[in-house]
Amino acid sequence: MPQPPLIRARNLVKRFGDFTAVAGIDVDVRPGEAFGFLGPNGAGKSSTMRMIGCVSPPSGGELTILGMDPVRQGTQIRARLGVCPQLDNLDQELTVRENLTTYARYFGIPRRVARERATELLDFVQLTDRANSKVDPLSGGMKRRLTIARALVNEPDLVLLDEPTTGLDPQARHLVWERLFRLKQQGVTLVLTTHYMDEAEQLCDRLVVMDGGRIAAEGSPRELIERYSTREVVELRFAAESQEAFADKLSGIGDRVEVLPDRILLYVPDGDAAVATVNARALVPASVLVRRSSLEDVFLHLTGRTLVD
Ligand SMILES: Nc1ncnc2c1ncn2[C@@H]1O[C@H](COP(=O)(O)OP(=O)(O)OP(=O)(O)O)[C@@H](O)[C@H]1O
Repeated sequence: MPQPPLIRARNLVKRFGDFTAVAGIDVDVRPGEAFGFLGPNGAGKSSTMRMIGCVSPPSGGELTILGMDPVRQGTQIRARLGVCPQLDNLDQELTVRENLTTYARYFGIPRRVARERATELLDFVQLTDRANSKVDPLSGGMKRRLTIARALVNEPDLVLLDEPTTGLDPQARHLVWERLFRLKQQGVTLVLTTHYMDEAEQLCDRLVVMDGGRIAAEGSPRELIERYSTREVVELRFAAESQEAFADKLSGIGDRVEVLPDRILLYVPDGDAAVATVNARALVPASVLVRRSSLEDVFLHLTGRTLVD
């Protein structure tokens, strides 16, 4: 029999006064999966995460976390959650190690166990050599890794990560991401928001794209790409002030032509065949790139925006 979902939301709503941030979403997160919330700024991802984290009560609909009601059983749920918030809220007064052992005490974890766990977790996030350092001088990547370690102190059943890699340089981002992969391999259930499509495509088993408080699409990265994009995309850049002028000349090639400020995208089943057609029309782009469709293409199609917008 399939296991019950760790998170079950039906018609979940979050309002702030007259404004509806989350407008009735259905979500099921299954044990052991990495589940992603994607969407442009203001889509309602953080509002959803905060309801799941039991720090913001739903305004309507149903929400069950680990089989419990977040309003009545918030304390019990929180004891089994690990939370990595969007902004690091580490204790600056304490050392790296103390941030873990002190946090462990909130969960009633005995001192000896907390010490052992801190040692293991510092090793896991590669901060052992900074164990006795204060938090302030750490780099952004180190602080984020420490926040992740802290979220794991209580051996949570479910780990919530709100934009775990935002604001980090590429190397730091890679290291954080690699640790999340390991957690997933260890069977930890991860729920995360991200603005990085490539990361979501690699890590998430399933995801939802939110826009304007609603779910615009849902599925595995592969399913979403198959459903909302074509097999390949041709990126053409023309050496001209405006790409717009070339769009008409490309019409009819593939399923869809999309004009961006700096390039034109052709959504096609076969990139090489499309390039041959472009050449046959005597159009001479300054650059041509044929690639597989990505989640970013799906996102563009569904929300009409790139994530950096
Ligand atoms: N406490 C609040 N009071 C009023 N409006 C809020 C509050 N929190 C969020 N909002 C509004 O709700 C909408 C959704 O915000 P939310 O933070 O959930 O979006 P998001 O998808 O997480 O975006 P981002 O990627 O910017 O974090 C936004 O328009 C935001 O201004």
